[in-house]
Amino acid sequence: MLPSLDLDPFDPEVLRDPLAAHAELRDAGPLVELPRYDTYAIARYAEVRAALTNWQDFESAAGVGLTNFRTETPWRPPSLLLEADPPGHDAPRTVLAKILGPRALRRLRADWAADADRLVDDLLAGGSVEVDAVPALAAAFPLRVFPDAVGMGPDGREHLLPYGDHAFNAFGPTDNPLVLAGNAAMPEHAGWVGQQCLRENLAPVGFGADIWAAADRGDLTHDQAPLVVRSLLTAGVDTTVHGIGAVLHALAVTPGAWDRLRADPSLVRSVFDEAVRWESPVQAFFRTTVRDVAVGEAVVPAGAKVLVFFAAANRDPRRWDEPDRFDLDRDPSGHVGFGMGIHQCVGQHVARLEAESLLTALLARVRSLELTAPPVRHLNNTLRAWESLPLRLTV
Ligand code: HEM
Ligand SMILES: O=C(O)c1ccc(-n2ccnc2)cc1
Repeated sequence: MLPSLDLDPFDPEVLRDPLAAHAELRDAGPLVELPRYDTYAIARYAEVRAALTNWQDFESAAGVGLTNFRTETPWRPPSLLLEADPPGHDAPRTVLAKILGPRALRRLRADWAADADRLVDDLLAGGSVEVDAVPALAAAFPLRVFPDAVGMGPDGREHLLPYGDHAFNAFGPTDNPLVLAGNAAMPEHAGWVGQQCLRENLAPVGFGADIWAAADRGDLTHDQAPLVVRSLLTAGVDTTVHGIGAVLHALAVTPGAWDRLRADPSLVRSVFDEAVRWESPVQAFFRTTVRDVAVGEAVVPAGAKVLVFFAAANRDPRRWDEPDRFDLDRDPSGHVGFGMGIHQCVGQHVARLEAESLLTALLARVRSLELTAPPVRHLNNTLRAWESLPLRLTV
């Protein structure tokens, strides 16, 4: 008999603190029914990884949110990467993987380090300081470097965070208060984002120009190019803002972590991945079964929506020792915070370089980092995020 839980993973109070729900889902079995949404859920590491690396049976082309594109109309044209499978997925993925790959990012490393130094120097101009690290650091840095790297104009960048927040909410139930609140301004944000994807609004150098150049080479069609730029603008900001928020919070609340990192700055990249495992800024995405498929002893019928929980898998005691501990010395490789398989995050190197740039600038100047008040959650159907992170930075 398939375990069934009357659990609402999108209930705002579950979104505020999902750990108990994730443990309940893992312990109920390899596959669980969620009758509230007429879907299934997979929360254990082994089965999450198996589903993510089996795109043939668990497709993304029917959407990675609750909406089944086979029977309902998406709120916007489907993503050519996130909501596509081979063969359609292949060309856009190959193009973006090259543009956002480690080699391509080498030319940004010096600029982003200098930008991080300037941001931190300005912040610490008066010596030690108490700040809300979300606007002052976690949001400020990505919004300084990423739109420029894309080649966007200077105006309207304030649309990026709310547009992304709404897009990530739209993967969940769209009738909950979280999403309804964002609906009113959405057409304006979406209109502005759509304009930024046009070739004439992008600088001759940058990720945007690289995508259009790929179309000129025939690696993409010219119709696909603006949609691939739209992916960058949807994906590229909220994710890194909340990834950086996660690592700053983890370091602030883990005794001795900041001192350890100051003593050994080479740990900084694995520390960011450990924060992505521990917090999982992107909590879960759906898949849709193409045919009847076995998960553990059970079978998921064809055409079913399955919620694949990256966050629950990243804290599965069947895979991780002391999973709830943020551990600087852990080897976090194999975590599914960036997904796994053909859809694994193509922007992960951008995220790592942003986090590494900012943390390195902070480590050079800040002797200690501690919370000065309880942090406040930002609730979203898909993102695990901080609204506010009051920190004292002591120089
Ligand atoms: C901490 C930051 C980030 C996290 C935690 C994250 C997480 C993820 C995850 C879990 C997936 C897999 C989705 C799936 O399997 O359905 C993914 C895919 C993707 N990510 Fe990210 N992401 C981050 C930052 C970024 C950035 C900065 C960009 C762009 C610059 C980006 C672009 C993408 C794209 C385009 C995909 C779809 C790849 C495909 O389907 O082939 N992500 N990301
Ligand atoms: O193509 C899109 O609209 C789109 C693509 C990727 C993401 N994403 C999720 C996690 N990292 C990136 C979000 C939206």
